[in-house]
Amino acid sequence: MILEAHGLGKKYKRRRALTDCTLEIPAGHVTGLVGPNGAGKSTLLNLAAGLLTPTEGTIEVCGGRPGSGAEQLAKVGFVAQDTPIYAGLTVADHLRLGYELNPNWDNALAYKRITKIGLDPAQKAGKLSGGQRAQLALTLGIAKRPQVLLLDEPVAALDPLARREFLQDLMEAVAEHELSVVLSSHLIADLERVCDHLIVLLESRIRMTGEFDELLATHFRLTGPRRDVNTLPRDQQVISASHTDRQTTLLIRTTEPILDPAWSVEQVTIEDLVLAYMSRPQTRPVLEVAR
Ligand SMILES: Nc1ncnc2c1ncn2[C@@H]1O[C@H](COP(=O)(O)OP(=O)(O)OP(=O)(O)O)[C@@H](O)[C@H]1O
Repeated sequence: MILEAHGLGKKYKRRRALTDCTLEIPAGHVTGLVGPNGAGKSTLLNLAAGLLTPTEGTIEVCGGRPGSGAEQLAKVGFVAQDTPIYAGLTVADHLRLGYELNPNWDNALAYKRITKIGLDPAQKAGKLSGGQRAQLALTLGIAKRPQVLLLDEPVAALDPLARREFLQDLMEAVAEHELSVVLSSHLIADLERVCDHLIVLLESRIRMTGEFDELLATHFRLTGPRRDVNTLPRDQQVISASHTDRQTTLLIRTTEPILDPAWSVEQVTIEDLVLAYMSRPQTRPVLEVAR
C-alpha cells in the first residue's frame, strides 16, 4: 500500500478538519482527491507528507510513518497548495538544492523540464509569475523521483496548455518510474484524464473511495415517472435524487441488473459521480439502502 490510514483524525484547536478517515491506496495508482472547499483535502495531504501529526488514528505512507526520517522523506514528494519556493534563490539554485538534498534526484529530468517550460535558470524564484513558481515546485517534486508524489491543487495556477503538458509529464513519470500520485483538484475534467482512483471528502469525512472502472460499472442514472425512493429494491443505493411533479431522476449505486422497465438507465461520468457525492446527503435517500 502506498497510503494506509485507520481512524485518522485531525483537529485544529476546536475545529475538526478530518474525521475517522480509513483508507487504503494501493501502489501504482493516480488518485484524485476531491471535495468542497474546507473538506479536509490539504489536511489529509499534509498528514501524509508528515507536516501535520494526527490527533487520532494512524497513517502510513510507503510503509512508514510520515516525516519519520531521511529514508521516509526520500520516498515522498510533496508540493503544497501555495507551491512554496525560496524567493531569494535562483531557479538553478533550487535545482542544486534538489540535487544536494535528494538521494534519487534526476538532474537531467529537472533541466529538461525547466528548458521545456522556458524558465531562465538565472532568474530569482521570487520574480517568477505564480504559474512559473508552480512549475518550478512541480519540477522539484517530479525530479526528486519519490515513490509517491502528493500534489495539492498542482495545476490551479497553470494556463490551460501548461496544465495539459504538466499532466502529460506526470503520466509519463507514472508509466516510466512506477510513481504513485495523490493529487487534489477542483478540475474534474483533469482528474478524469489522469486518475484511475478517486477519493471524495465531504465535511471532513471520506464520502466515497474507489477505482474509476469499478465506480463507472456500478453507478447509473435512472430517469422515470415520479417515484418514492423507499420503494426501490434493496441493492439500489441512492446517492442523489431529484424530483419534478412527474419525474424522478436518481443516481444510484448497484452491482445488480436494473430490471424495472419504468426506468430509463444511463451510464454516468466521473464528473456526475463527483457532483452527486459532493452534494450534502439529503435527509432520506442518500447512502441508505431503501427498504
Ligand atoms: N491551520 C489551521 N488552523 C485552523 N483551522 C484550519 C487550519 N487549516 C485548515 N483549517 C480548517 O480545517 C478544515 C479543512 O481545511 P483544509 O485546508 O484541509 O480543506 P481543503 O479541502 O483543502 O479546502 P480547499 O479546497 O479550500 O483548499 C477547514 O474547515 C479549515 O478552515
